[in-house]
Amino acid sequence: MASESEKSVNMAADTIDIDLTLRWPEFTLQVAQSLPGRGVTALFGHSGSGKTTLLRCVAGLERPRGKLHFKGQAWQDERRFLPPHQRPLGYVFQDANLFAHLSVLGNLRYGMKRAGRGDADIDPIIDLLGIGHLLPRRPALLSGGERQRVGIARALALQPQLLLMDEPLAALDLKRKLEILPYLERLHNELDIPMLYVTHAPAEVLRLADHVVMLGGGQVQASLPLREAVALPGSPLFAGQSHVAVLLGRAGAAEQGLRAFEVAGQTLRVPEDACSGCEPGRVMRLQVSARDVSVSLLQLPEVSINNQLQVRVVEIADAAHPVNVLVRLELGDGQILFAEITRASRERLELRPGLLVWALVKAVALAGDMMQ
Ligand SMILES: Nc1ncnc2c1ncn2[C@@H]1O[C@H](COP(=O)(O)OP(=O)(O)OP(=O)(O)O)[C@@H](O)[C@H]1O
Repeated sequence: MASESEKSVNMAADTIDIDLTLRWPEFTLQVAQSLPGRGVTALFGHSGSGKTTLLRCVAGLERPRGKLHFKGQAWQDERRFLPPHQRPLGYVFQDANLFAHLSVLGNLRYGMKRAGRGDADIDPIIDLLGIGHLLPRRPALLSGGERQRVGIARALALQPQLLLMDEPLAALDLKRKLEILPYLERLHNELDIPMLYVTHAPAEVLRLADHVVMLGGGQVQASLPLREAVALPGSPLFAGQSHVAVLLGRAGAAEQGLRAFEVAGQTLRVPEDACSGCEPGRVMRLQVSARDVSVSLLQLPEVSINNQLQVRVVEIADAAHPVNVLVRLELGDGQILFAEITRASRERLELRPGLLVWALVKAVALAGDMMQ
């Protein structure tokens, strides 16, 4: 039988255990948190909340007091402090900072040689990020999104055990952001490298994160799985905007251009053309905006909306727009959906907590796989 000390090492083996304090004259970062050692953990918060500082502490670029264990390996404790180059991590910044005088391939090889990995096979990484056709080019001839994909490939070429990403999309315009997000989803879906992903963009959290750490004033305000983070009443993810629910759905068959997803024993149908990679059996995250959900007391047999889910009203709260209310709806397995409807409709339907109703879902957006 395992001893108590062996058990505690095993329990820590798949987590990133942080207990760090960094004091500056005008700011203190104090984080004591155990984070998942798998999937994408978003560090989310306002400007100045300490997101970058926490990432720099994990990288060893700052010298906080305390302990940091990555999957059971001590990167920092009372006795040791591993310098950044001895921590098996890749760091992606807002701007890729590529060497202007080297080609894309030269940039990839340079970092690998310095890390003693000059002979590693990087073809899979080049494929994953779709940069094969860019290898001979100089960085000046790349778009912002392409540069960032090369920056990510350069970090991955070091075969890191942890990937740190500091607002990798922040410097890009919307078009470039949309272009690069699918690549980030591929990293999430196809690589087994945990990521700490700094952002203040809720849309990135919804698409990429499995776990969310909300930072404020240098402290952790909440650390919870994505689905709980979006279901949090008054979630800071949606300050001043319409709520979005993230449902887990298991892909089923496609029929008449619609792919069926099983969600809590019911069916949601999504246009097949939005479903790249939706093989049957795969669990995907489905985003449903509160503005795309209406509420009916009865199931409607003759209506053009494809998706009707039976749900229970949990709570009715103020919505971002004063004319509306936000209705929290629960599916049979505890998953949460939101509907934003007018106060007038709420009164007409006499909605109240506990009532069984039908959620009419007008649109569903699909994002990547979900870690479970
Ligand atoms: N080297 C430093 N010395 C002193 N204070 C610093 C230093 N670096 C950052 N700070 C301060 O620490 C606080 C947190 O900064 P940090 O960059 O971690 O925030 P952030 O959440 O990443 O913000 P943003 O989203 O704007 O990048 C800020 O008040 C900042 O001014």
